[in-house]
Amino acid sequence: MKKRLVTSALPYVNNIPHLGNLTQVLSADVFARFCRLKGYETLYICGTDEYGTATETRALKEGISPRELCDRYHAIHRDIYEWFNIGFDYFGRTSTEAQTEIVQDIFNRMDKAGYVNEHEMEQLYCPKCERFLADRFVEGTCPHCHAEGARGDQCDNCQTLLDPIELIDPHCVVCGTTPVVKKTKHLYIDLPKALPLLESWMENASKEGFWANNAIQVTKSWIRDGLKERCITRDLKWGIPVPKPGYEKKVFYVWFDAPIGYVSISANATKDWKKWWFDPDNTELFQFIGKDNIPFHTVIFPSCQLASGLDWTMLHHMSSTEYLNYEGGKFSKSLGIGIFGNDVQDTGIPADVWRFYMFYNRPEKSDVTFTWADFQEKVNGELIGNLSNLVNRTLTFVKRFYEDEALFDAPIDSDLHAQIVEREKKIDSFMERAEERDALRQIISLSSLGNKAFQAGEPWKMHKEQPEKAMSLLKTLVYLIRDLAVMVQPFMPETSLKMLSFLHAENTNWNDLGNWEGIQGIGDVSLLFTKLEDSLIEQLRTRFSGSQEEREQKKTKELEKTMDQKEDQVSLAEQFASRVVLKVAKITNVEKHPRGDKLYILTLDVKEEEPRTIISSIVPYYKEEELQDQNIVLVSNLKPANFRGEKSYGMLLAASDPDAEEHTTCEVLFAPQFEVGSVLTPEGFSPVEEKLPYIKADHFFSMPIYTESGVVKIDGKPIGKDGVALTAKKYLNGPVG
Ligand SMILES: Nc1ncnc2c1ncn2[C@@H]1O[C@H](COP(=O)(O)OP(=O)(O)OP(=O)(O)O)[C@@H](O)[C@H]1O
Repeated sequence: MKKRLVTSALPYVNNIPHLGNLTQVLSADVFARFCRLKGYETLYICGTDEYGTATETRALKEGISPRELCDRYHAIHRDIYEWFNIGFDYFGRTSTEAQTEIVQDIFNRMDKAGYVNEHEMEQLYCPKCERFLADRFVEGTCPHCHAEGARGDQCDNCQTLLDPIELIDPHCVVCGTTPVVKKTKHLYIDLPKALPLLESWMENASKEGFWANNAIQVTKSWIRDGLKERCITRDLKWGIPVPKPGYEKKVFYVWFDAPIGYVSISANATKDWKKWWFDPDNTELFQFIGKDNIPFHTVIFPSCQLASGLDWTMLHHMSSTEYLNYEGGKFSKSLGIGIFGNDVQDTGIPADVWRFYMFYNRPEKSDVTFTWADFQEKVNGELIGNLSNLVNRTLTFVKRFYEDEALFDAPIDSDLHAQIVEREKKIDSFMERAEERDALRQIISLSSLGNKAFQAGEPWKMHKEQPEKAMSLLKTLVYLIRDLAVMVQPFMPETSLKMLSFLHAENTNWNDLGNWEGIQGIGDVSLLFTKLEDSLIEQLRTRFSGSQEEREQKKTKELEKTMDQKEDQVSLAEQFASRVVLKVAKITNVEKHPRGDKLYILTLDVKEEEPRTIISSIVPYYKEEELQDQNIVLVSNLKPANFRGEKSYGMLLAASDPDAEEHTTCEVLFAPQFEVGSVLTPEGFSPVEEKLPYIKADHFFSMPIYTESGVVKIDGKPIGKDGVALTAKKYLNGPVG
C-alpha cells in the first residue's frame, strides 16, 4: 500500500473562511480519516497562505505589520478548523524559513535549467517611496467609467481589469504622490518550454489518478490554448526575496510560492518530509481544491516541479469541487454574504451535523446551493429520521428484550449480510476515489436498507412468534450499525465514537467491514441528535440573510429603537451611560491623510482583537510627535464614517474654548491616568456589559459633555473610572465633543 499525502487548498490568510472554503479542508479531512482508518500511512497537511499584495495592503491600512496581521488570522483559521474537528496532521503557514529555502531552491534549479526568462517592461514608480508600485499600490480614476478610486488591477465600479499605466491621475496609495512611468525587469517562468514535459505527465497522471472531470477539462483547455510565459516577481516587501542580482527589491508572486507551501509545511511538520515529497514510487498525492484553483495545481505547479529536475512525488488524484452557493446567490468574503466559520459555532448546531450536510450536499460534480430548508430537511429526514432512527430503534429493542448474550449466538441473516457487503464494497470504491458525496449517500441508503429490514421483520411480533428469526435479524442489524459507525467515522467522528460506544466496539477499523464478530452486548444507548425545529431554522435564516454589514445594521436599528423608547423616561447621564461607550485608547501610529490637509489617520490600541483606525481633523493643532503614544478617550461605538476614502471607526474627545469661533480651538483630552482599554462612565454608572450598537454622530452630540473647573462632566456627573475623573488642562470650562 502506497503512502498517502493529502493536502487541502491553503486558505488565504486575511479573511474568515465561509462554508464554501470549508468544503475543501473538510473534504481532505474526510479522505485522510478514511485512509488512516483503512491502514494507509497518511499525512494530511494544510496551512494559511500568507504572502502577497492583499496582506500587505490590508496590514498597511490597519497600521500593523503583515506578520501581525497573519498571526491574528492564522489563529482565527486554526480555531475555526478545530471547532469543525478537522484532523490535520499539521496546520502550518507559508511565511516560514522553510518556505523561503524551498522556494528559492526550486527557483534556482529552474533558472539553471533554463526555464526562467527576464523581460523588461514599463511600470509605475513612486519617487517618494522609492519603489515600483504593485497593482494594488496604485489608485486613480478609471479610464473606462471615470469612477474615482479604481485600483491598479481592477475598477470595482465597472469591473474592468486594468493595467495600472492606464489609470487617469494615478497616486501611490501609501503616500499619495503621483507616480512616474519607469522601466523595470521581471522574471517569467517559461511554461511553453515546460509544455512537452507537462503534457506527457498529465496524460498518464490524470488517468491513473482518476482526476475529477473538471480538472481534466480545465487542464486540457490550458494546454490546447497554448501556455504563455507567466510573471513570477512582484514589487512588494511581504514575500519571498528573489535570489538573483538586480531583484533585491522584488519578491516572488504569491501564486508561485503558494503551492510550494504544501512542501514547506510538510517540512515543518516532520523531519522526514522528503520521504513524502521525493518518493514517487511509494507515495500518492491527493489534493483537494475548488475549481478556480485547478490550473495552479495541474499546470503551473507541476510545470515548476518538472522544470526543477527533481524526482518529485507529483499530483496523483485531483479532487476539485464545483462551487457551494448560498440561498440562490454566491458566498462572498468581500461582501460578507453567506455563513462563515465563526458564525457556525454559535448556531448551537453540533459540528457533526454541519459536517454531515456539507458532504451530503458536497458540490462534487456540479454547483450546489446551501439552503436552510434543505439543511433542515436532510438533517431531520436522513440523519435523524433514517440513521439515528435505525440505531435507536434497534439497540433499544435489543436492550429491552435480550439482556443476556443469547442474541449474539444466533446466526446472522445471510441474505441481508450479502446485500450489505455488496454495498460496502461500492462505498469503499467511492471513498478510494474521494467521491465523498456519493459515498455518504450510499451509507445513508444502507441505513435505509436496515430500517426497511426492521420494518419488514416486525421483531416486536416475531420475538415471540419466531424467536430464532427475530434474533437473527436483530444481530444482523446490530452489526450493520457497527459497520455504519465505522463508515461514518470520516464524516462524523464524534457520532461514530458514540455509536461504537453503544456496542462496546471502539477498536474497529475499515477493514473489519462485513467481518462480523466480537460484539457481546449493548451498552447505554442515547439519542444521537436533536431535531432541527422550524423556529430555530427560521431564526437562523433571518439572522444570516443579507450581508454581514446589513445584519449588523439591522441589529443596531432594533437596539436603537428599544433604547430610544427607554430614553424618553431617563436622565441625560443615564442615557449617556446606556448609549455611549468611552474607551481609553493609545495612539500607536500617526499619519497624514493623503487626501485631506487637516486630517490625521490615527491607529489606536484599544485592547480589542484588532487595532482601530480613526480619522481626526486635528492637524492644525497637534504635531505627529505630540500625539504618538498618548492615551486618548475614544467614542468607541460611534457609527463608522468615511473621510475622503478612509474609514473612521470612532472619534476622540476634545475640549474647546466656549468663546472662540467653532473649530478654531481644540484640546485633545489626553488620559494618562487610565489604563488602555478602560471604559469611562458618568459617576455612579457602571460600564454596560453587552456590546452597544453604533450611535450616530448627531445623536452623540445631542448629549452635551462639558468641562467644569477642568473636570469632564455630563449632567453634573464627572466622567471617569473608580473615582478618577477625566480632565482638561487648557479649556477648563467649555464644551467637549
Ligand atoms: N463557494 C465555494 N465553494 C467551494 N469552494 C470554494 C468556494 N469559494 C472558494 N472555494 C475554494 O476555497 C479554497 C480556499 O479559498 P481562498 O481562501 O483562497 O479564497 P477564495 O474564496 O478563493 O477567495 P480569494 O482567493 O479571492 O480570497 C480554494 O480552493 C477555493 O477554490
